[in-house]
Amino acid sequence: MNEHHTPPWNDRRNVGEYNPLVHGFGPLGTGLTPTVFETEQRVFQMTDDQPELYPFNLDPNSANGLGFSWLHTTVGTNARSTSASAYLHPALNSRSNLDVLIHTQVTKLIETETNMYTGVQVAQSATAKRFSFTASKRSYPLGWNNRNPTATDAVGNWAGSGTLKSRHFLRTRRPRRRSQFAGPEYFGNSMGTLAQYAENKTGIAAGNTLVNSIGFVRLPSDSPLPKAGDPAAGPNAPHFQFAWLNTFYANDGQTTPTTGNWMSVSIVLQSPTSRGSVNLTSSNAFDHPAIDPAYLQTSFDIDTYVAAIKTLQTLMSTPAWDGFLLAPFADAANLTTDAQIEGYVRKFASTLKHPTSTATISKSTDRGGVVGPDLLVKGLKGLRIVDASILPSAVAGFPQAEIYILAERAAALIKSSCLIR
Ligand SMILES: Cc1cc2nc3c(=O)[nH]c(=O)nc-3n(C[C@H](O)[C@H](O)[C@H](O)COP(=O)(O)OP(=O)(O)OC[C@H]3O[C@@H](n4cnc5c(N)ncnc54)[C@H](O)[C@@H]3O)c2cc1C
Repeated sequence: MNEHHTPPWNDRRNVGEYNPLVHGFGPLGTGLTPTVFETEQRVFQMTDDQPELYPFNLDPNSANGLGFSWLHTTVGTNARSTSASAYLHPALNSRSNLDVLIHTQVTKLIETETNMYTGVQVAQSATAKRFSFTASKRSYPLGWNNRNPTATDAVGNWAGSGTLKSRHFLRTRRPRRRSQFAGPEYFGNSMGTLAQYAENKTGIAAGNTLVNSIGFVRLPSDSPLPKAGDPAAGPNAPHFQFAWLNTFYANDGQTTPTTGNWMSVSIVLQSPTSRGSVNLTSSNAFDHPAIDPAYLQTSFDIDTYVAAIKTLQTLMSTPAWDGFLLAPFADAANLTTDAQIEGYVRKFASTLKHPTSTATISKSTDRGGVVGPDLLVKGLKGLRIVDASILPSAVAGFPQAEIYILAERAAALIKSSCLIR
Protein backbone atom coordinates (compact mmCIF):
# COMPACT_ATOMS: atom_id res chain seq x y z
CA MET A 1 0.00 0.00 0.00
CA ASN A 2 1.18 3.50 -0.77
CA GLU A 3 -0.28 5.31 2.26
CA HIS A 4 -0.70 5.14 6.02
CA HIS A 5 -3.42 6.58 8.23
CA THR A 6 -2.26 9.62 10.18
CA PRO A 7 -4.08 11.08 13.20
CA PRO A 8 -4.92 14.79 12.83
CA TRP A 9 -2.92 17.50 14.60
CA ASN A 10 -5.38 17.63 17.51
CA ASP A 11 -5.26 13.84 17.97
CA ARG A 12 -9.00 13.59 17.44
CA ARG A 13 -9.77 9.91 17.77
CA ASN A 14 -10.98 8.39 14.51
CA VAL A 15 -12.29 5.16 16.03
CA GLY A 16 -15.30 3.96 14.09
CA GLU A 17 -14.65 6.39 11.25
CA TYR A 18 -12.32 4.25 9.13
CA ASN A 19 -11.10 0.67 8.87
CA PRO A 20 -7.39 0.35 9.78
CA LEU A 21 -7.31 -3.02 7.99
CA VAL A 22 -7.66 -1.38 4.58
CA HIS A 23 -4.84 1.12 5.14
CA GLY A 24 -1.16 0.38 4.87
CA PHE A 25 2.34 1.52 5.75
CA GLY A 26 3.32 3.50 2.65
CA PRO A 27 4.96 6.93 2.55
CA LEU A 28 1.88 9.08 1.92
CA GLY A 29 0.02 10.35 4.96
CA THR A 30 -3.78 10.18 4.78
CA GLY A 31 -6.26 11.17 7.41
CA LEU A 32 -9.66 12.34 8.53
CA THR A 33 -10.72 15.78 9.56
CA PRO A 34 -9.51 17.32 12.84
CA THR A 35 -12.72 19.35 13.02
CA VAL A 36 -16.22 17.89 12.87
CA PHE A 37 -18.85 20.24 11.48
CA GLU A 38 -22.59 20.05 11.92
CA THR A 39 -22.92 19.06 8.26
CA GLU A 40 -21.09 15.79 8.92
CA GLN A 41 -23.14 15.17 12.04
CA ARG A 42 -26.32 15.50 9.98
CA VAL A 43 -25.04 13.14 7.27
CA PHE A 44 -24.24 10.44 9.82
CA GLN A 45 -27.45 11.11 11.73
CA MET A 46 -29.18 10.27 8.44
CA THR A 47 -27.30 6.94 8.21
CA ASP A 48 -28.28 6.16 11.82
CA ASP A 49 -31.94 7.06 11.20
CA GLN A 50 -32.40 5.18 7.90
CA PRO A 51 -29.59 2.64 7.46
CA GLU A 52 -31.52 0.66 4.83
CA LEU A 53 -31.81 3.70 2.58
CA TYR A 54 -28.59 5.47 3.56
CA PRO A 55 -26.10 2.86 4.82
CA PHE A 56 -22.99 3.90 6.72
CA ASN A 57 -19.84 2.51 5.11
CA LEU A 58 -16.93 2.32 7.53
CA ASP A 59 -14.37 2.72 4.78
CA PRO A 60 -14.96 3.15 1.03
CA ASN A 61 -11.31 2.25 0.44
CA SER A 62 -12.37 -1.35 1.05
CA ALA A 63 -13.83 -3.68 -1.59
CA ASN A 64 -17.23 -2.11 -0.91
CA GLY A 65 -17.42 1.42 -2.19
CA LEU A 66 -21.13 1.98 -1.56
CA GLY A 67 -22.68 3.99 1.25
CA PHE A 68 -21.95 7.11 3.27
CA SER A 69 -18.53 7.55 4.83
CA TRP A 70 -16.02 9.83 6.41
CA LEU A 71 -13.67 11.04 3.70
CA HIS A 72 -9.99 10.12 3.90
CA THR A 73 -7.86 12.76 2.21
CA THR A 74 -4.16 12.96 1.46
CA VAL A 75 -3.48 15.18 4.43
CA GLY A 76 -0.90 14.09 6.96
CA THR A 77 -0.92 15.36 10.53
CA ASN A 78 -1.28 19.01 9.54
CA ALA A 79 -0.23 19.40 5.90
CA ARG A 80 -1.00 18.02 2.46
CA SER A 81 0.99 14.88 1.71
CA THR A 82 2.08 14.80 -1.93
CA SER A 83 4.20 12.83 -4.36
CA ALA A 84 6.82 15.53 -3.78
CA SER A 85 6.79 15.36 0.03
CA ALA A 86 6.36 11.59 0.30
CA TYR A 87 8.54 10.31 -2.56
CA LEU A 88 10.61 12.95 -4.30
CA HIS A 89 12.07 15.00 -1.46
CA PRO A 90 13.30 11.94 0.49
CA ALA A 91 14.84 10.55 -2.70
CA LEU A 92 16.50 13.87 -3.55
CA ASN A 93 17.94 13.99 -0.04
CA SER A 94 19.23 10.43 0.00
CA ARG A 95 20.33 9.69 -3.58
CA SER A 96 23.20 11.17 -5.52
CA ASN A 97 21.98 9.90 -8.89
CA LEU A 98 18.73 11.81 -9.10
CA ASP A 99 18.19 15.27 -10.54
CA VAL A 100 14.96 16.92 -11.60
CA LEU A 101 14.87 19.38 -14.48
CA ILE A 102 12.12 21.88 -13.83
CA HIS A 103 10.44 23.99 -16.52
CA THR A 104 11.75 21.52 -19.05
CA GLN A 105 9.58 19.75 -21.55
CA VAL A 106 10.13 16.71 -23.72
CA THR A 107 9.79 17.87 -27.31
CA LYS A 108 10.64 14.65 -29.09
CA LEU A 109 11.22 10.96 -28.42
CA ILE A 110 14.40 9.75 -30.10
CA GLU A 111 14.34 6.48 -32.03
CA THR A 112 17.76 5.02 -31.26
CA GLU A 113 17.21 1.74 -33.12
CA THR A 114 14.30 0.57 -35.22
CA ASN A 115 11.20 0.80 -33.00
CA MET A 116 13.40 1.43 -29.94
CA TYR A 117 13.09 4.74 -28.10
CA THR A 118 15.76 5.30 -25.46
CA GLY A 119 16.35 9.01 -25.85
CA VAL A 120 14.51 12.26 -25.42
CA GLN A 121 14.95 15.75 -26.74
CA VAL A 122 14.03 18.50 -24.28
CA ALA A 123 13.71 22.29 -24.26
CA GLN A 124 12.66 25.01 -21.84
CA SER A 125 10.57 26.95 -24.35
CA ALA A 126 9.43 26.71 -27.94
CA THR A 127 12.38 28.79 -29.09
CA ALA A 128 15.00 27.60 -26.58
CA LYS A 129 17.95 25.38 -27.40
CA ARG A 130 17.17 21.66 -27.63
CA PHE A 131 19.11 19.14 -25.55
CA SER A 132 19.12 15.39 -26.02
CA PHE A 133 19.56 12.68 -23.42
CA THR A 134 20.03 9.03 -24.21
CA ALA A 135 20.01 6.16 -21.77
CA SER A 136 23.54 4.78 -21.49
CA LYS A 137 22.50 1.47 -19.99
CA ARG A 138 19.61 -0.64 -21.00
CA SER A 139 18.43 -4.14 -20.44
CA TYR A 140 15.79 -6.15 -22.19
CA PRO A 141 13.08 -5.09 -22.75
CA LEU A 142 13.52 -1.54 -21.60
CA GLY A 143 16.09 1.12 -22.46
CA TRP A 144 16.76 2.78 -19.14
CA ASN A 145 19.71 4.38 -17.49
CA ASN A 146 20.31 3.42 -13.90
CA ARG A 147 24.05 4.09 -13.80
CA ASN A 148 23.96 7.75 -14.67
CA PRO A 149 20.29 8.43 -14.99
CA THR A 150 20.03 12.02 -13.89
CA ALA A 151 18.17 13.88 -16.60
CA THR A 152 17.04 10.75 -18.35
CA ASP A 153 15.25 9.51 -15.26
CA ALA A 154 13.56 12.79 -14.61
CA VAL A 155 12.35 13.15 -18.14
CA GLY A 156 11.71 9.46 -18.61
CA ASN A 157 9.19 9.51 -15.83
CA TRP A 158 7.20 12.13 -17.63
CA ALA A 159 7.50 11.10 -21.22
CA GLY A 160 4.86 9.52 -23.34
CA SER A 161 1.73 11.12 -21.97
CA GLY A 162 -1.25 11.81 -24.16
CA THR A 163 0.02 15.22 -25.21
CA LEU A 164 2.45 13.55 -27.57
CA LYS A 165 0.07 11.04 -29.04
CA SER A 166 -1.69 11.91 -32.26
CA ARG A 167 -5.19 10.99 -31.17
CA HIS A 168 -6.72 9.35 -28.15
CA PHE A 169 -10.08 9.23 -26.61
CA LEU A 170 -10.61 11.11 -23.43
CA ARG A 171 -13.01 9.60 -20.95
CA THR A 172 -15.38 12.13 -19.54
CA ARG A 173 -14.17 13.29 -16.20
CA ARG A 174 -17.18 13.37 -14.05
CA PRO A 175 -18.70 16.74 -14.69
CA ARG A 176 -19.55 18.29 -11.42
CA ARG A 177 -22.75 19.96 -10.41
CA ARG A 178 -23.36 21.49 -7.08
CA SER A 179 -26.59 22.41 -5.32
CA GLN A 180 -26.59 25.11 -2.71
CA PHE A 181 -28.68 24.98 0.42
CA ALA A 182 -28.79 27.67 3.05
CA GLY A 183 -27.24 26.61 6.34
CA PRO A 184 -24.77 27.69 8.98
CA GLU A 185 -21.41 29.05 7.93
CA TYR A 186 -18.48 27.41 9.69
CA PHE A 187 -15.31 28.61 8.10
CA GLY A 188 -15.37 31.75 10.21
CA ASN A 189 -12.65 34.36 9.98
CA SER A 190 -10.48 32.96 7.23
CA MET A 191 -7.63 35.43 7.85
CA GLY A 192 -7.57 34.40 11.53
CA THR A 193 -7.63 30.76 10.47
CA LEU A 194 -4.71 31.24 8.11
CA ALA A 195 -2.77 33.24 10.69
CA GLN A 196 -3.23 30.44 13.22
CA TYR A 197 -2.00 27.90 10.71
CA ALA A 198 1.00 30.05 9.81
CA GLU A 199 1.78 30.50 13.51
CA ASN A 200 1.72 26.90 14.72
CA LYS A 201 0.20 24.61 12.03
CA THR A 202 -3.02 24.12 13.97
CA GLY A 203 -6.64 25.10 13.50
CA ILE A 204 -9.15 24.10 10.87
CA ALA A 205 -6.77 25.03 8.07
CA ALA A 206 -4.50 22.19 9.27
CA GLY A 207 -6.90 19.62 7.86
CA ASN A 208 -9.45 19.15 5.14
CA THR A 209 -12.26 21.54 6.00
CA LEU A 210 -14.04 21.53 2.69
CA VAL A 211 -15.38 17.98 2.37
CA ASN A 212 -15.48 15.49 5.21
CA SER A 213 -18.41 13.27 4.34
CA ILE A 214 -19.08 11.47 1.11
CA GLY A 215 -21.69 9.13 -0.32
CA PHE A 216 -21.34 6.62 -3.15
CA VAL A 217 -24.69 5.57 -4.55
CA ARG A 218 -26.04 3.25 -7.24
CA LEU A 219 -29.00 3.99 -9.48
CA PRO A 220 -32.27 2.34 -8.46
CA SER A 221 -32.19 -1.30 -9.61
CA ASP A 222 -34.99 -0.77 -12.18
CA SER A 223 -33.18 2.10 -13.94
CA PRO A 224 -32.56 1.64 -17.66
CA LEU A 225 -28.91 0.90 -18.45
CA PRO A 226 -26.99 1.36 -21.72
CA LYS A 227 -27.24 -1.45 -24.29
CA ALA A 228 -23.60 -2.30 -23.63
CA GLY A 229 -24.48 -3.04 -20.01
CA ASP A 230 -23.90 -1.41 -16.66
CA PRO A 231 -20.93 0.96 -16.98
CA ALA A 232 -20.19 0.73 -13.24
CA ALA A 233 -17.19 -1.45 -12.45
CA GLY A 234 -19.30 -4.01 -10.57
CA PRO A 235 -22.25 -4.48 -8.24
CA ASN A 236 -20.43 -2.68 -5.43
CA ALA A 237 -19.42 0.25 -7.61
CA PRO A 238 -21.41 3.49 -7.62
CA HIS A 239 -23.06 5.42 -10.43
CA PHE A 240 -22.83 8.76 -8.65
CA GLN A 241 -21.21 10.43 -5.68
CA PHE A 242 -22.36 13.08 -3.20
CA ALA A 243 -19.93 15.22 -1.25
CA TRP A 244 -21.04 17.74 1.36
CA LEU A 245 -19.13 21.01 1.41
CA ASN A 246 -19.13 23.38 4.37
CA THR A 247 -19.20 26.43 2.15
CA PHE A 248 -20.86 28.05 -0.85
CA TYR A 249 -19.23 26.53 -3.90
CA ALA A 250 -19.86 28.74 -6.91
CA ASN A 251 -20.47 27.10 -10.25
CA ASP A 252 -19.35 28.78 -13.44
CA GLY A 253 -21.54 31.85 -13.90
CA GLN A 254 -22.54 32.05 -10.23
CA THR A 255 -21.42 34.72 -7.80
CA THR A 256 -20.75 33.80 -4.21
CA PRO A 257 -23.26 35.64 -1.99
CA THR A 258 -21.67 38.13 0.36
CA THR A 259 -24.15 37.45 3.15
CA GLY A 260 -25.83 34.37 4.56
CA ASN A 261 -24.65 30.95 5.61
CA TRP A 262 -24.21 28.23 3.06
CA MET A 263 -23.40 24.65 2.35
CA SER A 264 -23.13 22.89 -1.01
CA VAL A 265 -23.46 19.33 -2.21
CA SER A 266 -21.50 18.17 -5.22
CA ILE A 267 -22.80 15.40 -7.42
CA VAL A 268 -20.20 13.54 -9.42
CA LEU A 269 -20.89 11.01 -12.18
CA GLN A 270 -18.92 7.87 -11.35
CA SER A 271 -19.47 5.76 -14.46
CA PRO A 272 -19.86 8.26 -17.30
CA THR A 273 -20.42 6.88 -20.78
CA SER A 274 -19.68 10.06 -22.77
CA ARG A 275 -16.29 10.06 -24.45
CA GLY A 276 -14.25 13.06 -25.53
CA SER A 277 -11.15 13.38 -27.65
CA VAL A 278 -7.66 14.90 -27.74
CA ASN A 279 -6.09 15.99 -31.01
CA LEU A 280 -2.75 17.55 -31.77
CA THR A 281 -2.99 21.05 -33.18
CA SER A 282 0.52 21.10 -34.65
CA SER A 283 3.81 19.18 -34.61
CA ASN A 284 5.17 21.62 -31.99
CA ALA A 285 5.13 20.00 -28.55
CA PHE A 286 4.66 23.43 -26.94
CA ASP A 287 1.31 23.98 -28.65
CA HIS A 288 -1.61 22.82 -26.56
CA PRO A 289 -3.68 20.00 -28.00
CA ALA A 290 -7.36 20.45 -28.78
CA ILE A 291 -9.32 18.79 -25.99
CA ASP A 292 -13.02 18.14 -26.38
CA PRO A 293 -14.33 16.63 -23.15
CA ALA A 294 -17.75 16.03 -24.78
CA TYR A 295 -19.60 16.02 -21.48
CA LEU A 296 -23.15 14.75 -21.21
CA GLN A 297 -23.34 13.34 -24.71
CA THR A 298 -25.28 10.22 -23.76
CA SER A 299 -28.78 9.90 -22.38
CA PHE A 300 -27.42 7.58 -19.68
CA ASP A 301 -25.20 10.34 -18.28
CA ILE A 302 -28.04 12.86 -18.22
CA ASP A 303 -30.51 10.33 -16.80
CA THR A 304 -28.00 9.45 -14.06
CA TYR A 305 -27.67 13.11 -13.13
CA VAL A 306 -31.44 13.53 -13.02
CA ALA A 307 -31.74 10.45 -10.79
CA ALA A 308 -28.93 11.71 -8.57
CA ILE A 309 -30.52 15.13 -8.08
CA LYS A 310 -33.86 13.55 -7.22
CA THR A 311 -32.09 11.28 -4.72
CA LEU A 312 -30.39 14.32 -3.21
CA GLN A 313 -33.68 16.20 -2.93
CA THR A 314 -35.21 13.26 -1.06
CA LEU A 315 -32.16 12.77 1.12
CA MET A 316 -31.95 16.43 2.15
CA SER A 317 -35.63 16.29 3.16
CA THR A 318 -35.08 13.55 5.74
CA PRO A 319 -35.49 14.40 9.46
CA ALA A 320 -31.72 14.52 9.98
CA TRP A 321 -31.67 17.87 8.16
CA ASP A 322 -34.66 19.39 9.97
CA GLY A 323 -34.01 22.92 11.16
CA PHE A 324 -30.70 23.11 9.32
CA LEU A 325 -31.70 24.08 5.80
CA LEU A 326 -33.71 27.15 4.93
CA ALA A 327 -33.95 26.91 1.14
CA PRO A 328 -32.10 25.86 -1.98
CA PHE A 329 -30.14 28.59 -3.72
CA ALA A 330 -31.34 30.40 -6.85
CA ASP A 331 -31.74 27.99 -9.82
CA ALA A 332 -31.66 24.98 -7.49
CA ALA A 333 -34.99 26.15 -6.03
CA ASN A 334 -36.90 25.34 -9.23
CA LEU A 335 -35.99 21.75 -9.97
CA THR A 336 -39.24 19.83 -10.21
CA THR A 337 -39.45 18.23 -13.64
CA ASP A 338 -36.81 16.08 -15.35
CA ALA A 339 -36.50 18.76 -18.04
CA GLN A 340 -35.79 21.45 -15.43
CA ILE A 341 -33.16 19.24 -13.81
CA GLU A 342 -31.54 18.47 -17.15
CA GLY A 343 -31.45 22.20 -17.96
CA TYR A 344 -29.81 22.90 -14.60
CA VAL A 345 -27.19 20.19 -15.15
CA ARG A 346 -26.38 21.38 -18.65
CA LYS A 347 -26.03 24.95 -17.36
CA PHE A 348 -23.87 24.26 -14.32
CA ALA A 349 -22.01 20.94 -14.75
CA SER A 350 -18.27 21.39 -14.81
CA THR A 351 -15.18 19.24 -14.55
CA LEU A 352 -13.75 17.71 -11.39
CA LYS A 353 -10.39 17.69 -13.19
CA HIS A 354 -9.94 13.93 -13.27
CA PRO A 355 -9.23 13.23 -16.96
CA THR A 356 -8.04 9.70 -17.70
CA SER A 357 -7.83 7.01 -20.34
CA THR A 358 -6.31 8.61 -23.44
CA ALA A 359 -3.80 5.77 -23.92
CA THR A 360 -5.43 2.79 -22.29
CA ILE A 361 -3.82 -0.42 -21.09
CA SER A 362 -5.00 -3.73 -22.54
CA LYS A 363 -3.88 -7.34 -22.85
CA SER A 364 -0.73 -7.87 -24.93
CA THR A 365 -2.79 -9.90 -27.40
CA ASP A 366 -5.48 -7.23 -27.82
CA ARG A 367 -5.21 -5.10 -30.94
CA GLY A 368 -6.78 -2.17 -29.13
CA GLY A 369 -5.14 -0.16 -26.36
CA VAL A 370 -1.83 1.66 -26.35
CA VAL A 371 0.21 -0.14 -23.68
CA GLY A 372 0.36 -3.75 -22.54
CA PRO A 373 0.46 -5.03 -18.94
CA ASP A 374 4.21 -4.25 -18.80
CA LEU A 375 3.26 -0.60 -19.54
CA LEU A 376 5.39 -0.67 -22.71
CA VAL A 377 3.84 0.98 -25.75
CA LYS A 378 2.68 -1.82 -28.00
CA GLY A 379 4.95 -2.44 -30.96
CA LEU A 380 7.79 -0.33 -29.52
CA LYS A 381 10.72 -0.99 -27.23
CA GLY A 382 12.02 1.25 -24.48
CA LEU A 383 8.93 3.42 -24.10
CA ARG A 384 6.54 3.10 -21.18
CA ILE A 385 3.54 5.25 -20.26
CA VAL A 386 3.03 5.78 -16.55
CA ASP A 387 0.17 8.15 -15.84
CA ALA A 388 -3.59 8.43 -15.68
CA SER A 389 -3.88 8.08 -19.43
CA ILE A 390 -3.50 4.30 -19.28
CA LEU A 391 -6.43 3.73 -16.90
CA PRO A 392 -9.02 1.70 -18.84
CA SER A 393 -11.85 3.99 -17.75
CA ALA A 394 -12.64 6.82 -15.38
CA VAL A 395 -12.22 5.77 -11.76
CA ALA A 396 -15.33 5.48 -9.58
CA GLY A 397 -13.93 7.61 -6.81
CA PHE A 398 -10.76 9.66 -7.07
CA PRO A 399 -7.88 8.78 -9.40
CA GLN A 400 -4.98 9.74 -7.15
CA ALA A 401 -4.67 6.46 -5.22
CA GLU A 402 -4.81 4.38 -8.40
CA ILE A 403 -2.11 6.50 -10.03
CA TYR A 404 0.21 6.09 -7.03
CA ILE A 405 -0.27 2.32 -7.16
CA LEU A 406 0.32 2.36 -10.91
CA ALA A 407 3.54 4.34 -10.39
CA GLU A 408 4.70 1.93 -7.65
CA ARG A 409 4.07 -0.97 -10.03
CA ALA A 410 5.87 0.79 -12.88
CA ALA A 411 8.89 1.43 -10.64
CA ALA A 412 9.01 -2.27 -9.72
CA LEU A 413 8.75 -3.30 -13.39
CA ILE A 414 11.49 -0.89 -14.43
CA LYS A 415 13.76 -1.95 -11.58
CA SER A 416 13.34 -5.61 -12.35
CA SER A 417 13.85 -5.15 -16.09
CA CYS A 418 17.04 -3.18 -15.41
CA LEU A 419 18.14 -5.57 -12.67
CA ILE A 420 18.69 -2.61 -10.35
CA ARG A 421 19.59 -3.76 -6.89
C1 LIG B 1 -7.22 21.32 -9.22
C2 LIG B 1 -7.17 19.79 -9.18
C3 LIG B 1 -7.61 19.14 -8.03
C4 LIG B 1 -7.56 17.76 -7.98
N1 LIG B 1 -7.97 17.12 -6.83
C5 LIG B 1 -7.87 15.78 -6.75
C6 LIG B 1 -8.23 15.10 -5.56
O1 LIG B 1 -8.64 15.70 -4.56
N2 LIG B 1 -8.12 13.74 -5.52
C7 LIG B 1 -7.68 13.03 -6.60
O2 LIG B 1 -7.61 11.79 -6.51
N3 LIG B 1 -7.33 13.65 -7.75
C8 LIG B 1 -7.43 15.00 -7.83
N4 LIG B 1 -7.07 15.64 -9.00
C9 LIG B 1 -6.65 14.80 -10.13
C10 LIG B 1 -5.20 14.35 -10.01
O3 LIG B 1 -4.38 15.46 -9.66
C11 LIG B 1 -4.74 13.77 -11.34
O4 LIG B 1 -5.61 12.71 -11.69
C12 LIG B 1 -3.32 13.24 -11.25
O5 LIG B 1 -2.41 14.26 -10.89
C13 LIG B 1 -2.89 12.68 -12.59
O6 LIG B 1 -1.59 12.16 -12.43
P1 LIG B 1 -0.67 11.92 -13.69
O7 LIG B 1 0.64 11.43 -13.18
O8 LIG B 1 -1.42 11.11 -14.68
O9 LIG B 1 -0.51 13.36 -14.36
P2 LIG B 1 0.06 14.70 -13.73
O10 LIG B 1 -0.01 14.70 -12.24
O11 LIG B 1 -0.63 15.80 -14.49
O12 LIG B 1 1.58 14.64 -14.10
C14 LIG B 1 1.99 14.74 -15.45
C15 LIG B 1 3.31 15.47 -15.44
O13 LIG B 1 3.89 15.37 -16.72
C16 LIG B 1 4.42 16.62 -17.08
N5 LIG B 1 4.49 16.64 -18.54
C17 LIG B 1 3.48 16.56 -19.45
N6 LIG B 1 3.98 16.61 -20.69
C18 LIG B 1 5.31 16.72 -20.58
C19 LIG B 1 6.38 16.82 -21.51
N7 LIG B 1 6.18 16.83 -22.83
N8 LIG B 1 7.65 16.91 -21.04
C20 LIG B 1 7.90 16.90 -19.71
N9 LIG B 1 6.92 16.82 -18.78
C21 LIG B 1 5.66 16.73 -19.22
C22 LIG B 1 3.46 17.63 -16.48
O14 LIG B 1 4.08 18.88 -16.33
C23 LIG B 1 3.15 16.96 -15.14
O15 LIG B 1 4.06 17.33 -14.14
C24 LIG B 1 -7.10 17.02 -9.08
C25 LIG B 1 -6.64 17.68 -10.23
C26 LIG B 1 -6.69 19.06 -10.27
C27 LIG B 1 -6.18 19.77 -11.51
